Amino acid sequence: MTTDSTDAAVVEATGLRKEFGEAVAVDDVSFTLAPGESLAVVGESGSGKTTLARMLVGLEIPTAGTLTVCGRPRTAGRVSSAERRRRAREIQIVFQDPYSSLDKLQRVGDVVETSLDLHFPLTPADRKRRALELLEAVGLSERHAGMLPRQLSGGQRQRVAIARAIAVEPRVLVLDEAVAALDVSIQAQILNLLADIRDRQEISYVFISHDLAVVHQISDTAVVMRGGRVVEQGPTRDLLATPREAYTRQLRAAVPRPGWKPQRRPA
Ligand SMILES: Nc1ncnc2c1ncn2[C@@H]1O[C@H](COP(=O)(O)OP(=O)(O)OP(=O)(O)O)[C@@H](O)[C@H]1O
Repeated sequence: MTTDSTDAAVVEATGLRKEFGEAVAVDDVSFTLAPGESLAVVGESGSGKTTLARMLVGLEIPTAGTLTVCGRPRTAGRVSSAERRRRAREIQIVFQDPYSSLDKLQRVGDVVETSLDLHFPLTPADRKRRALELLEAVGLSERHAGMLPRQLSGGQRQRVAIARAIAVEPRVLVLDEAVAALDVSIQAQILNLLADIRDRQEISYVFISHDLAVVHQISDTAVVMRGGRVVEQGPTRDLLATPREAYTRQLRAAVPRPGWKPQRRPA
């Protein structure tokens, strides 16, 4: 999907900072995310990626800076349940380990139906039908709908987590190392699935990863973080082809695949 820089940004982060006691996890991070854009956040372990992701979805409160999502400032403090639901429809997150975020006793179909139930006034029959459609969209079937998370593979569980998130029809999906735990062929399937979803509907991704090969495949633009700060940002293709910062060059050199060459899916 192409992005139009004249569209209003779906996320605008300005000077975001997060301190944990004396430690500064994220320091003065600014970026914008356009409708339909896929932005990667890359950096080594401890560079502040997850803390940034958690601030974007409201799981951490910034120590300083401002965050605007879908044109509305995200303010700290108590919010009504209606406002929480509205925020959830703006931005959703998928974590690295879907097993820990799925209810172990809830069948896959019910996981997706619960998400739908929170956000849309559907009859039980329509909700069930929509849940099956969503499972199908992520490559799962009616058979999987009756299963428990432990009966699925890691890649299938990650598909359930993605189906649950897209059920809400969010404007933005944050994926925090969402394919990191999967083997390479399953990674490729999930990345293709995410690309297909983005081809079908307008959704923006914030794709957190330490893996530049993955980042190259999924993102239009990238932010490189080190020690909580942004050290480089721009179009992913340029950034990986001709990194300006020594740190980005180091990251690129650290990609653990001999002979790795960036390969994009055809547009
Ligand atoms: N709840 C917390 N309390 C104290 N320090 C924290 C907390 N969360 C993160 N940090 C610190 O903030 C820094 C950034 O951590 P963060 O998890 O955001 O990095 P990351 O880039 O996502 O790393 P990884 O790729 O290993 O997950 C680290 O030094 C970490 O120890």
